[in-house]
Amino acid sequence: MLRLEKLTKTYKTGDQALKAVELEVPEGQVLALIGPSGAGKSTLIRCINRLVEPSSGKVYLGDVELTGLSSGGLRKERRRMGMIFQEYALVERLSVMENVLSGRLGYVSFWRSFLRKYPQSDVDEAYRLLDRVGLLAMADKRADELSGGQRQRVGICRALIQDPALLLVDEPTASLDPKTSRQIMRLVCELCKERGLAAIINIHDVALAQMFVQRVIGLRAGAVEFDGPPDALTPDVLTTIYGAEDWEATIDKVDEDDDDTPEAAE
Ligand SMILES: Nc1ncnc2c1ncn2[C@@H]1O[C@H](COP(=O)(O)OP(=O)(O)OP(=O)(O)O)[C@@H](O)[C@H]1O
Repeated sequence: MLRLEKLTKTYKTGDQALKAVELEVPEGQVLALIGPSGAGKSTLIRCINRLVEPSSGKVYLGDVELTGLSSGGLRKERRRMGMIFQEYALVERLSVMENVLSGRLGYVSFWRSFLRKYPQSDVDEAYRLLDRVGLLAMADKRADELSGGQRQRVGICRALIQDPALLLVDEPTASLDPKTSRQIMRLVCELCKERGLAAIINIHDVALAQMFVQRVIGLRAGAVEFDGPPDALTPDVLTTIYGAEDWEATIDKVDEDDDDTPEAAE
């Protein structure tokens, strides 16, 4: 459902962040994007929905070539791609409900969005989503009254109310403590499964990625260095992606935590 062909990004500074990346993501697949700082993970996620303009190559979402779209066409296609950010990107002074509903802005008319009048069906869906993520009682609170984990749940609802086919998730747990990080990763993965949604999750924590996803892509210096299941991430592979390090500790951590695997959670 998503296909990248020779996707390349060279910033004006001369930094070549992506080097002819080829990637195909089938419907409903959740994958983690790992790699050292500067490998190009954020750039890759942002080139897919063209928040960053690729230098060359093609991005297809289903049959639509996103890289060939005008701004009007792109606006329409962006509805099919929900984005979740590290820093949540909520409007602090607005309520939880209003933040969730802002995910519908791509669908409602200019005047409706200007007056912030959303159809009742959108409001109903927002309540359903807030209930699903355990925030129903918080609907009227201001966003700046929430904890980091609660904010990220609002960010997740805002992405889902778009009714996307693909979630682009950029370091969703980087600002959270380890337990909340695990809860958020579990929630994102469960929601993708419930809704048949594909997702690309840029994540620094290799152990966390291994716990929850079916496929891992390892980026290094703008190129795909690894593409496989989480259990194929051996110390040798991690050294190829990240450079030399004591990886046994990371892998042992996953083994200890194995009652947190999606299978065990079901
Ligand atoms: N706006 C920009 N202008 C110029 N160079 C940039 C810009 N954004 C990123 N880069 C460069 O592109 C390369 C890839 O950066 P990117 O942020 O995509 O990596 P990353 O893997 O997401 O890193 P991190 O894990 O630290 O967030 C780096 O060399 C970075 O310096």
